[in-house]
Amino acid sequence: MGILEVKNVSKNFGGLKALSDVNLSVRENTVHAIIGPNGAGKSTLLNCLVGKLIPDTGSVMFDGQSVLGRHPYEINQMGISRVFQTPEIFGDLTVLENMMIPILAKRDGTFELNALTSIGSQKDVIERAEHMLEEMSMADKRHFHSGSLSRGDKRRLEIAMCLSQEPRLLLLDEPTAGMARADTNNTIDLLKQIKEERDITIAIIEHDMHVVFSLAERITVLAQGTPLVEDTPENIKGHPKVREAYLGESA
Ligand SMILES: Nc1ncnc2c1ncn2[C@@H]1O[C@H](COP(=O)(O)OP(=O)(O)OP(=O)(O)O)[C@@H](O)[C@H]1O
Repeated sequence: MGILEVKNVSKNFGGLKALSDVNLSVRENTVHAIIGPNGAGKSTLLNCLVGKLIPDTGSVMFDGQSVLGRHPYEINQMGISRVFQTPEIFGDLTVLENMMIPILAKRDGTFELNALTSIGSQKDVIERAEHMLEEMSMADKRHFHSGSLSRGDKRRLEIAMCLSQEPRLLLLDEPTAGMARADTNNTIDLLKQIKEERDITIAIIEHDMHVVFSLAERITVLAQGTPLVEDTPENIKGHPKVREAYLGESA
């Protein structure tokens, strides 16, 4: 049984079947990629996992508990953290201040921006934030304005912010979208390092096959809202149905 079990999930938008009877099992401590052509339903599925959408039918279990009907922050507290397609950081704040946000939110159960201005004396929060930046090789950039970081470093900071919440499942929605090759390769190395150093499960949506085949241990291919196949990267690469539906080749 996987740490994440999706069973018979369907989601319609009006007359459009975005997800149709989706089953997905993500094993603990693996990297599981979800791939598929544009409009296949990947983001819709992710949104159903984090409480942004509620499926019309089916179940979503995380570590034996249903996530359905819970608010996104409750699902986050259960141990699921999501990195969005566009980095969700405050560009006007420094790297260190951004890093303190999730640490304060976890400590206080909520976060308000003015918590940052009254934090001067709270050494423990600053220390934890600095420690996390060191682990993520960003300590030398802690006083930089986050808006001035490269796309790769913004992504690195956002992942660091997610990891400070100590999630058991990290969901990544196209983490290398719009990146130059060097930043993409840095992100791949970062995710490999995270996987090696932590007890963490990673589910990743990604269009870039170089990223997928560098990281994934299992791959689910979605097409038109339905899983076509779930298998190892080696088997996926040669699968005739996948080549036809996803890579645009005839079988
Ligand atoms: N909120 C919504 N309202 C109506 N239709 C939607 C909504 N969200 C998604 N859809 C539709 O559902 C289908 C699946 O979309 P989804 O974004 O999940 O696909 P995707 O696989 O993530 O695509 P992409 O790779 O382009 O991001 C598409 O036809 C899309 O237009």
